[in-house]
Amino acid sequence: MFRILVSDKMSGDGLKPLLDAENVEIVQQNVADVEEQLHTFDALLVRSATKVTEELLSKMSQLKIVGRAGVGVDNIDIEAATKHGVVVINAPNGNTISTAEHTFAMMASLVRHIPQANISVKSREWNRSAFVGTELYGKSLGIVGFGRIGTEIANRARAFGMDVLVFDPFLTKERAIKMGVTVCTLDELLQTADIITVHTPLTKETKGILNKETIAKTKKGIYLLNCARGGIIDEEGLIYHLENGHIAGVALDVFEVEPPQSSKLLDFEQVITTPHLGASTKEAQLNVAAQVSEEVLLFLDGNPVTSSINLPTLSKEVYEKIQPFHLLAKQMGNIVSQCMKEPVHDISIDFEGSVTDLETSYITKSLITGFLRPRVDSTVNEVNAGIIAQERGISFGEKYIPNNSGYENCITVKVSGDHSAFEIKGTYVPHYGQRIVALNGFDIDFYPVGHLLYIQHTDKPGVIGRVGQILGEHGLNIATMQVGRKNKGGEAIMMLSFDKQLEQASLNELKNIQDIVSIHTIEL
Ligand SMILES: NC(=O)C1=CN([C@@H]2O[C@H](COP(=O)(O)OP(=O)(O)OC[C@H]3O[C@@H](n4cnc5c(N)ncnc54)[C@H](O)[C@@H]3O)[C@@H](O)[C@H]2O)C=CC1
Ligand SMILES: O=C(O)C(=O)COP(=O)(O)O
Repeated sequence: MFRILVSDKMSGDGLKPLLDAENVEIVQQNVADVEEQLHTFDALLVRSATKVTEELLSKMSQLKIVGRAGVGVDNIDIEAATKHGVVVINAPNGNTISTAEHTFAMMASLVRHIPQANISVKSREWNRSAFVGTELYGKSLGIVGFGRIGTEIANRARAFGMDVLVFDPFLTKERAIKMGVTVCTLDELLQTADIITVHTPLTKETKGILNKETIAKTKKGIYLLNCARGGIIDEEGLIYHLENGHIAGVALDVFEVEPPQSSKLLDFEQVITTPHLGASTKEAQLNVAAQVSEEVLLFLDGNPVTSSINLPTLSKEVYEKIQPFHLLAKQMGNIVSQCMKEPVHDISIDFEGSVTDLETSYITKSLITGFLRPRVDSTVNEVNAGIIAQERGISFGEKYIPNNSGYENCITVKVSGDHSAFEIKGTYVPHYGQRIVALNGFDIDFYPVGHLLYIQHTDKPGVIGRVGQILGEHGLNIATMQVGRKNKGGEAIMMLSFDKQLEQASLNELKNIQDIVSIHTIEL
């Protein structure tokens, strides 16, 4: 008998597969109310309210799977779950339409002051001139994050006669053309849009993506919406620009702290709110609860799951052999992703030598995972990387080539975008570790971990010395350094590693050195 704790409110109809199952006992109670029994549950089903922390996971010693009946998993400590061997699954598309519709309802309410007008009429007022609105027709809508929900919003915006601008570092030109939207940089979007709505996950990169400085770049009278996650629009920045009259209106479904009882934002007339209702429709709740219920049942019965966020589905034995290449490939993907500054539409992976005896499709997935992580979020893993790449219009393929690199095993990766390409070679040497042995045709040898700095420069006396001098002046200790060149006096590269992350000031100075062509920081 499996015990399942459902700790947030979920659709009874959606939970039917679990309620009907003979080998399952369901407890529908808040985590805090079953403190004494936590160690007895095999599965935990949550929405956004329950925080699945390291502490909770430590108490749930029997736990095998966490099912998130929704999309965002920022309330779940994925790293801790993985460490505890707990699979995390979500329901990625069950609430897409509901959230897109809610965002659109908020947008229309915002520009026509519907919530404020409603309060006024119910106070027995009839003040028509106080609520003169703005048409959506002909306005520019800036969408930050063009995934499932962003895409549905663009479809609806076009039907309203709006121009759609999109910023998503991950979006290829082909997909943008297909979807009829204009791709732009964040700055272009900020300067051009009349209304901006965010639809990214909450990650290191997206936290505060709209803040005091970036909001200052928007048009005076801008309308802003956040129906994704509290914190993507920095609340202090919002308050600052509401107070100085730059922002015309804000619609918020989500907050940095929920419920936002003490938030000053609630005091502004031009801020309209809902209590995290994006996914709160009968349809979405039925979809997401049914999706996770079915997956959890399958998993507990020993079947593989399809929407796992953290764990690969390999036997322990096979996994141990693949592990060194899995790490190498992931880091190679990560390096290339950080060095390529434009959308990528093709990734080709060549395997040679002994690595071809292994399950290379899994290594390829690790590489794609490493590539996607800096561009999407931590929910990408070996299980879902292929599908996500496909969804984003990135094709990838692997092939085996004759072993003539000189290494016992070698992986070569080439990624291509519209204007540039990047190539990297790596190998694994038992007892020595993972090594990157070539970058864009330059021979080199470095261990792909930590804080790295990749410099392309001209092979001239003094360049290396000047780099060392500037870093020294900034108190930065070079941990390791490798150089490579093709011809004397021609193009050359350096790869340096540090004990801590480099600050912008030191990078700016390095960029000014004559004969330095480009600089990339790489965080692994
Ligand atoms: N208010 C609510 O009740 C709901 C909120 N959500 C939130 O909406 C978010 C988006 O959901 P989906 O569209 O289903 O996810 P998705 O994964 O399909 O799309 C997210 C998009 O954000 C993009 N992105 C990632 N980092 C970015 C960056 N730094 N700058 C710009 N774009 C970036 C990705 O490339 C991707 O296209 C979820 O992560 C969740 O937090 C989702 C459902 C309901
Ligand atoms: O699916 C998501 O990411 C949501 O934010 C929905 O949250 P909820 O399940 O309604 O608490």
